[in-house]
This record gives sequence, structure tokens and C-alpha cells, in this order.
Amino acid sequence: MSDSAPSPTPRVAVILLAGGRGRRAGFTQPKQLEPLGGKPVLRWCLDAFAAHPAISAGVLVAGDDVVAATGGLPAGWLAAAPGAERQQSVASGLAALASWDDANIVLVHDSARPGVTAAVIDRLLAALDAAEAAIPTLPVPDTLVREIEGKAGDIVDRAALARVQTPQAFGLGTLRRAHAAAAGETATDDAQLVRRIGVPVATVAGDARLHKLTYAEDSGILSGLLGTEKSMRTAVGMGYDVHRLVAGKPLWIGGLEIAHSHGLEGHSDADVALHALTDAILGALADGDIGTHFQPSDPEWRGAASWRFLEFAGRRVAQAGGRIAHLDLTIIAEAPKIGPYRDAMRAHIAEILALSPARISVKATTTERLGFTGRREGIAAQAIATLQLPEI
Ligand SMILES: Nc1ccn([C@@H]2O[C@H](COP(=O)(O)OP(=O)(O)OP(=O)(O)O)[C@@H](O)[C@H]2O)c(=O)n1
Ligand SMILES: C[C@](O)(CO)[C@H](O)COP(=O)(O)O
Repeated sequence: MSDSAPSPTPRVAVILLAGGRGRRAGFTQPKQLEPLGGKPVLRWCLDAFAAHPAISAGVLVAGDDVVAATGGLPAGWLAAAPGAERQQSVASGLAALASWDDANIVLVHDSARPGVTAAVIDRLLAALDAAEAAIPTLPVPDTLVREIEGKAGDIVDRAALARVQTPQAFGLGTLRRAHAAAAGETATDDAQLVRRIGVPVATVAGDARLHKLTYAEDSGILSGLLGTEKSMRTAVGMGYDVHRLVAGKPLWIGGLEIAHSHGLEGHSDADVALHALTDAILGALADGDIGTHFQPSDPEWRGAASWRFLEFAGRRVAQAGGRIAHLDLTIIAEAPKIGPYRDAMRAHIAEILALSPARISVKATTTERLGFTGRREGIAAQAIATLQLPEI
């Protein structure tokens, strides 16, 4: 590497890109925050770079919400605001690195590729002994053809093609020149910008574990590649709650206010469904129950909206390094009819817990006019939560 390095020891910084929203993946949160083996996808990258002895600094390019969810940046790292497109986010990372004059090599990495290995970093750094840029590539395993109007056309010689991954390694000065020269011209990766200024790009062997989380189904592929299923256990919790119906009170169920002659009585808004769900999640965590965390005698919770309890339980799952796999709620009421509100409840619960509604089931039943629910004296709810938690 000839990039004006004053000393023979490379000083390596990372630009970790986490400024995208993951639209193609379609999760309810940016894909880099999706849990994988007990920690967010993005955390895998931070931990891998922080553990590599050659790397002494980094810039996480991400919005405030993503930075806040990382669980803290490694020593020597700072955060920078993302741009509208990937290329602008890299430029933002480069600008942030200006305050860190010590680096002479920079690795640019997509946080959507959690499987960073020390071996790939080592191969890239070794390649920079003789080049100004190096990228990991993999061969193309499938036959390739041109496709024209739904018909297979000429074959494309796959031996001459390669799939490009990240991290990509550059002399810091070279990458700065390439970005300055781009002047509005876009490219899907940084190596292309570097080639445009006439600098050759070396290739090193990539790694299947660097698979990119692009579509929702890539989550399962990454779990397999990174072996995360083996380190998780399934925990199931059950929640049950009852509140008395009284005249002249608003009725809150499943986070919705439903027009009805009676409402539920309780210290909070008495949302029996959200309480059962909260207890089911806390049960699966073996973390007490709703009353352990929100004492009924505490005036702070008088009239409180119950989504706060459920959101708290969801945060406890994330703090434990787990994820909610599924929630199944049954509301037991003679009236009102729950069916018309079912999907709105699922959507609302999904929003509180930042989950896909596909992971939430809401059912309802009567007790055929039998018992206290049948006599319309109260409403009951029961819930089962299935969590994936790190192995103990
Ligand atoms: N304005 C942007 C856009 C993308 N990225 C990052 O660049 C990497 C590769 O981008 P991609 O896989 O396209 O991510 P998204 O833009 O989030 O995905 P999508 O295009 O599906 O919305 C990701 O780590 C992403 O967070 C970024 O830092 N800033
Ligand atoms: C940088 C990259 O990951 C190399 O393969 C890829 O070009 C990113 O493309 P995307 O369309 O922004 O996901």
C-alpha cells in the first residue's frame, strides 16, 4: 500500500453503513436491527470489527434510532448521519473520519452482512500490501443467461463473472479521491468508483457467511450460515387476566377504545388483553408478572395506557437478547363482538412490539352465557407467548 503511509504499520478504520431502511426486506424496523442469534444484525458487524486487532477506529453511519439500538459503540468509534443513498452514506463516513488523521486504510462494510470473519479482513489487508483497493468475491454457482421477454437468450460466461461482497478495503486517500471524482455519478459499490479513477482493484476470496440480508427470507439463510439456531432455546409463557365490567367507563381492549355500554374497571386503563399478553411475555422470560414491575399501589400507573406495560415487556425480551416468535391471544367476552376489531388489534400490538402482524394472533370466544363472562360481569383474556431466547 503506497498511500502516503508514514509508518509501515497499517492503521485501519472502518466505515460501517447502517443508514438504509431495508425496504426490500419489509420488516417493521430497519433490517440491520433485526435479531439474529440473540443480537441485532448490526451488532454482529460491530463485534467482529471490534475484536480484530488491526482495527483501531470506526464510524457507524446510521440514523439516531439505529445508533440508539446498537447497545453502545466500541471504543474508538463514532457515529455519523447517513445520506439519501449508500454512496452518500460512505461520503458521510469519510467526512467523519477527517477528524481521525491517523488512519491510512479504510474498510467499507454493509451492516446488512453480519457474517464478517477475521480471515476475510486479513485477506483484504494482506492484498493492500500490493494494491490500493481490494474486494472479496465469490464465484457464480448458477448457469447465467440473458433473459428477453420471458425467454432464455444467450448464455453468459459465468467463469468471467464474480459476486462482490463487503467489506471492501482501500487506501484512505484513494477512496477520498474516488468519491471526490464521482461528482454525482453513482455506483452500487465503492470499488467501482475507485476503478473509474484508474486504480486497479484486487480480488480476494469472499465468504459465504458474508451473505447480505436483502429480502425477508435471507434471515433464515443467515441463521443457517451463522449457526444461530443452535444457540437459541424456545420459551413459552402464559398470561391470564380478568377485569370487571362497569357502566359509564370507556372500554379499552387490545389497545383500542371500543364503543360499548360498559367499560373495564382497574387501576390502569384495565386493558385485559394487553395485560394477558404482557404477563405471557414476562412468563416466558421467567421475569415475574405485570404487578412485579408496575405495582397496583403506585399512583404513577393510575389510568395508565396499558401499551406501556406491553412495550416494557417487549424491551425486556430485547434486553435478554431474544425475540418474540409468536403471540396468541384469546379474549373471552359475551359482548362486544371482537371480530370487527381483530385486525386493528393485531396491527396495534404489532406496532407496540415492533413485530410483523403475521406473528400475532387475536381470537375471541363467548362462554355461551355461562359464568361471570357469560353474565357480562367481566371480560377475561388469556395469551400464550413463544420466545426465542439465548441458551442458558
Ligand atoms: N442511504 C443509505 C442506504 C443504504 N445504506 C446501507 O448500505 C448497505 C447496503 O444497502 P442495502 O442492502 O440496499 O440496504 P437498504 O437501503 O437498507 O435496503 P433497501 O434497498 O431494500 O431499502 C446497508 O447496510 C444499508 O444500511 C446506507 O448506509 N445509507
Ligand atoms: C455493496 C454491495 O453490497 C456489493 O455487493 C452491493 O452493491 C449493495 O447493493 P444494494 O442494492 O445497495 O443492496
